[in-house]
Amino acid sequence: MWNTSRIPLGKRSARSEAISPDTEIFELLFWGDGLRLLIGLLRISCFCGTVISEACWLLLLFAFGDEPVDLSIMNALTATNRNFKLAARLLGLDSKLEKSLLIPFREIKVECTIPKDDGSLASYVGFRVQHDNSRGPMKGGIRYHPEVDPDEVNALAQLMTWKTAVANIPYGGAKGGIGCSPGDLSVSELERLTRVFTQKIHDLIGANTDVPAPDMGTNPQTMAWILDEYSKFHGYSPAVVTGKPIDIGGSLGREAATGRGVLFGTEALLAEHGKSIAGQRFVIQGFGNVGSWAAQLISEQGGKIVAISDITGALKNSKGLDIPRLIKHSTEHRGIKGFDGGDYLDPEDLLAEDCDVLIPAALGGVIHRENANDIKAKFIIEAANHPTDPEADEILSKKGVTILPDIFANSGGVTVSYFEWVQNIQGFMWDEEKVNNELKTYMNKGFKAMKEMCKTHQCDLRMGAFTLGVNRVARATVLRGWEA
Ligand SMILES: NC(=O)C1=CN([C@@H]2O[C@H](COP(=O)(O)OP(=O)(O)OC[C@H]3O[C@@H](n4cnc5c(N)ncnc54)[C@H](OP(=O)(O)O)[C@@H]3O)[C@@H](O)[C@H]2O)C=CC1
Ligand SMILES: O=C(O)CCC(=O)C(=O)O
Repeated sequence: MWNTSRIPLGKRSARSEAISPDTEIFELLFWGDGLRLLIGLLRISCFCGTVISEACWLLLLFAFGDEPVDLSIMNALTATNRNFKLAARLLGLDSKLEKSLLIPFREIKVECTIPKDDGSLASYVGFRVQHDNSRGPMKGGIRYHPEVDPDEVNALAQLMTWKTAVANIPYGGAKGGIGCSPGDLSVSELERLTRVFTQKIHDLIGANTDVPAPDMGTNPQTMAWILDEYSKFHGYSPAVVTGKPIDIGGSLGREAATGRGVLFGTEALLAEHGKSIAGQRFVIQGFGNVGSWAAQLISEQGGKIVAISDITGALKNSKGLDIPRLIKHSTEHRGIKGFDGGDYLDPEDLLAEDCDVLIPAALGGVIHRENANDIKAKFIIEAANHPTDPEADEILSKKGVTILPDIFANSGGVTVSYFEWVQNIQGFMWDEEKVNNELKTYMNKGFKAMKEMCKTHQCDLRMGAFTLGVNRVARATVLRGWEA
């Protein structure tokens, strides 16, 4: 068993101080990947022959460990693993513990076959990846989207583990998804699909095991169906899901929570730079739950939303878009297209639009090496999960752009999910003011703790958040008794 004194309690461990970075690289490459090192060196001598490329190859091997190096734009899992490994090395984590923290607890894949409204049968693949439960029940959303794939769900589950630890709430991490286009399914088809998915995973979720919530393409109604289906097997259990409708145990403030957390996180970051929301120009990608609430709350504080996009298109207005009117239009027309209060903008150009603060609030992987140089914002607030890949991180850092990382920036949603779960267990409903005040306290504490890690490890905010989350999970793992 590992001695807990070997796990750094918010500081660089004695082990990492005793071993120079060079020794760690040598140890990793020679003992962990000796063959790979040999092949790598041979390839370099044959094809490159320069000292610089040799160093680059070694660095890539170091960064990706035992994964094949893929020089195309990184997928979500490769990128997330890379960030985790960098954090593990900053913390000086034991290499076996590091490996064990990366491996998911359980990966579930199910076929969900449903009758469509026209009488035909359709089959969809559903996933639930349960990454880690050392700090408590696993927690994370369920996504309905055509691009849902096992690697992405895996990455998102892992991010949930670090996110709940950064937020310091007593959960582990999980994520689920079904590969489907929710917009192309009728309400009754969506209900059937959700119920079949729940039937297939009901034994593996639960208030003390794994607690799903909404993500892209799902909403409180989806959670209500899961609750109902789950309760047929296990008795009435409101705490099995969060993000429910208020009438059946949802929390006041949960719907706005991710957007409100984005507001609080942005306020904290801007304050550090002597700025406030008022007067800053914002560009937001995505106008669903997170994007629309972030836009509304930011504009209420005097922030100017100068451009916005959703799947139907993009709009700009240098004087600031009228957000309440845009929300009304989007609800009535199922998208922002056709809104008369802004000018047409090519969605491809949105991220490069001139602004102070850019908020990606839709899909992952949207900021990469091909477009990072075009970004004009000074601050990026990652409301979406993993919107920025590691190559873009590096480019943006050189440009002086400050990124508030996803595992802190969008943690308001899961934090209020925690408050919902607590209310369900207590059987007592909080008022909205209490929810919002508690959320602000958690976000401010998370920001302070992340900054402390930046100071300790001389790193950027992403590594500050990763070292904070990974360190807390590693401590819990070791405290519970981890056998090598
Ligand atoms: N909901 C939550 O509590 C949390 C969500 N997140 C993350 O925030 C992000 C958004 O989630 P959420 O708001 O819940 O999802 P929603 O499904 O409510 O909204 C997603 C929005 O993004 C739009 N969109 C989809 N593809 C594109 C595109 N290529 N360009 C521009 N817009 C696009 C969608 O348009 P359309 O609807 O027309 O397809 C929709 O407006 C995700 O990354 C999610 O993981 C993170 C933490 C918590
Ligand atoms: O509210 C939750 O439990 C999870 C939200 C989520 O999926 C996320 O933070 O990415």
